[in-house]
Amino acid sequence: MNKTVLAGQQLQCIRDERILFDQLSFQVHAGEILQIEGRNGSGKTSLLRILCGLALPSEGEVLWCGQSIERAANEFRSELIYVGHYPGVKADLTPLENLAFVRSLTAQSQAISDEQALAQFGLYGFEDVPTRTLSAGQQRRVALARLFVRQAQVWILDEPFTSLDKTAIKMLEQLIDNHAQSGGLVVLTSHHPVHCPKTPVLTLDLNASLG
Ligand SMILES: Nc1ncnc2c1ncn2[C@@H]1O[C@H](COP(=O)(O)OP(=O)(O)OP(=O)(O)O)[C@@H](O)[C@H]1O
Repeated sequence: MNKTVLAGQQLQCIRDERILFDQLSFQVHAGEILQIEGRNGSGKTSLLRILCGLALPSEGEVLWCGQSIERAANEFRSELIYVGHYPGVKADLTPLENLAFVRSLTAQSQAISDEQALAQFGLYGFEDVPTRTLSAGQQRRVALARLFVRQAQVWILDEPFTSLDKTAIKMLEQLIDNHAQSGGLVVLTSHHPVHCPKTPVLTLDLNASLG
């Protein structure tokens, strides 16, 4: 039986006295991709932040392999990469320095070098410039290069395709697909369909959760 699972249990989120979602339960297993859908303001980012442990639900809990993510905090965080809605890169550092920072925080690095990780995302030649001088799409690529550098089973990605061109979108879809195929687990938001040829993309519609 596949026991590696991230689960939301009876989750409720209230913002400004508005219930965004209520009694929301779902599971994501190793090898699965879950796309959270919903209109602007429906609570997708709020849900991802709750799943990462960056925000608390008003009710319910998030479980990692059967344990609450507070109780299993160390195990869960060591298996988690979160790429938020904003790239989350340090603007005054270069792309190489940003990746070195990520690597310094992790015990489980990938064998790939930082230069190779950046080159994979089309940033060859941009390794040593301040990240703030890069375009929006290039800054997003620096943030996503983390996926090559850190080894983590759980990827939580908030609108990762924003600002990316067609080539980078295809590459990221491939990367997500490969991650799932090798036993990873991905939860993401996107306003567009996500095409992963080898892995079915499951969906959870937040608009439907309130009926
Ligand atoms: N910290 C906060 N304090 C007050 N309201 C908040 C907070 N965070 C989010 N909200 C509100 O909660 C609602 C949902 O926000 P959220 O960012 O989760 O939506 P979303 O589905 O990701 O939207 P989008 O598709 O536009 O990115 C919004 O109306 C937002 O204003």
